[in-house]
Amino acid sequence: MKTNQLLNESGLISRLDSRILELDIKGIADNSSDVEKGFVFVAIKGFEIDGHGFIDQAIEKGAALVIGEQEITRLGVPYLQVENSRKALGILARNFYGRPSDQKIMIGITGTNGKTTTSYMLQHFLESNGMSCSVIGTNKNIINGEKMKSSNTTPNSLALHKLLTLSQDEVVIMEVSSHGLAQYRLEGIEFDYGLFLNLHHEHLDYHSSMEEYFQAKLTMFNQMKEHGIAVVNTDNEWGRKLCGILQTKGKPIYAIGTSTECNLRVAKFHSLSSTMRVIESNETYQMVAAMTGMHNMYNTLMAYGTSLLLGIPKEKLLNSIHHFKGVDGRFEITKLAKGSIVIVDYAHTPDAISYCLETAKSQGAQRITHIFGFRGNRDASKRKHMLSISAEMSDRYILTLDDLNNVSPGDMLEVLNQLNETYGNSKGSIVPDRTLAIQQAIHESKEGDWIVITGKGHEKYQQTFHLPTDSDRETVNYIIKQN
Ligand SMILES: CC(=O)N[C@H]1[C@@H](OP(=O)(O)OP(=O)(O)OC[C@H]2O[C@@H](n3ccc(=O)[nH]c3=O)[C@H](O)[C@@H]2O)O[C@H](CO)[C@@H](O)[C@@H]1O[C@H](C)C(=O)N[C@@H](C)C(=O)N[C@H](CCC(=O)O)C(=O)O
Ligand SMILES: Nc1ncnc2c1ncn2[C@@H]1O[C@H](COP(=O)(O)OP(=O)(O)OP(=O)(O)O)[C@@H](O)[C@H]1O
Repeated sequence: MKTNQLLNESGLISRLDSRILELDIKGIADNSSDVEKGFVFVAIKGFEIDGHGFIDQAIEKGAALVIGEQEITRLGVPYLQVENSRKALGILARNFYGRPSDQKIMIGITGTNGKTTTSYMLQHFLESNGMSCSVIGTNKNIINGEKMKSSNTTPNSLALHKLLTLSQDEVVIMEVSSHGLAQYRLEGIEFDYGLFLNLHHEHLDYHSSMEEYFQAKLTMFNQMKEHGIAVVNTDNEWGRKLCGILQTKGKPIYAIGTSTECNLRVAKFHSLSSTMRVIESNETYQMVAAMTGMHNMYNTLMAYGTSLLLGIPKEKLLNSIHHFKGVDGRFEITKLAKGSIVIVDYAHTPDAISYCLETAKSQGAQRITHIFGFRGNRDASKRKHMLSISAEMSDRYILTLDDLNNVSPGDMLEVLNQLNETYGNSKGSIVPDRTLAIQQAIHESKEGDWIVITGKGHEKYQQTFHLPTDSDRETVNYIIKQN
């Protein structure tokens, strides 16, 4: 592709020497090791490394053009200085791959909690009704039915455009993280439907305040196609704030929640059976949530409402809900022979823990043991809230280790002790080895007890523990087999 096509609508062409506009560009790379002859190399100043330090290597490997933010003169190849390399990467990828998001029904799902769950519910509803879906998110990417490992919830713009080009599916459902939005990983993409689930205390190590976190989420709604619709859960203050902003801009909104103004309204939710009475298009009917708990009621409604907007008849959708098999590591239930129940869940925010423990109670838990820890090098400000909620809502909690992310076990133990002293209560104990904490809770459990293990969900352990297992689910199964 010629450079002038590659830089089309980027606002950069006027700054280019006319000889550069005729370069024949063979590909794009943001990592010097991926550069091949005739590629453009985009140098990004990263959080860990500065990509500008790899420009020479990229040229040696055959880069025909280099783009970066620094002022650089006299390179062996043409150089284009831009204000924001991450943004430029997205625009280049969009042009190089021929605007693939224009050819798909693009659905972006954002919010603190529930993105993965809602995306799998939506995939199930659409695929059961004849629409093929690519899914891009935390657990994995699924393109043309093939499962691929994902390294970020939201891939960077280059990887994303490659996935979209590979996809022959009609619909692309993608989880949109605030990191992804803040880092322009969505640049060049436009959405047909933008789903806003909720916003709660999380990632305040990255965003300086909830307002800034919200502003990052808001950018997804500036990237809607002309007739794109925002599907918004208005049962939280940030959802209502988003609606207010979109309304003043005259953007279409499909509101979901308990308020009488909602397009899809929940009139009543029955927690034990996870059933609800909904009002939609002047009709009132019963439906069941695709998974247990009030949080999953919201996720179900978001996926259901979006499917209705896509033209799938209500009767067919209500039938599909019954066949949803759940999501790996999200409120996974194991019933033990002695009558106790173990839940493995991915909750790692105060709000998610609260929903999870509330769901266990609503399902008849007589005594709840909550096992959890805190991730190293992640938002530390949420930890005290997580502990306070557990101390209040569980009958007993066991603090244990979660991913350390380069924090030493000793330092994390000190954190657990300090937090427990300040925010815990007499119901708590600390068992550093995660597998032994689970074993202890299972051994001590009696009929009617629920053991709720949160934080890791589907993920494998980062470190080695006493039992020879590498995930919470495996640990539970191992202990069951040993008994
Ligand atoms: C802190 C952070 O968000 N980092 C993200 C960021 O990395 P970066 O661009 O700063 O990378 P870097 O390693 O400093 O490298 C800078 C540049 O040098 C280049 N380089 C590097 C080495 C080399 O030999 N040659 C070379 O050219 C790299 O290709 C890169 O372009 O951009 C990368 C590409 O998009 C991301 O993969 C990476 O995510 C890291 C792995 C990460 O863990 N991010 C987390 C915080 C995150 O984004 N999480 C959210 C989900 C959050 C949630 O809701 O739970 C997500 O969307 O995944
Ligand atoms: N709508 C919701 N509201 C609040 N909590 C929820 C909601 N849906 C799920 N959760 C809780 O959040 C946990 C993570 O759910 P899920 O993986 O679907 O969210 P996510 O937004 O993809 O998370 P992450 O960004 O951390 O990957 C669940 O295990 C559950 O405890």
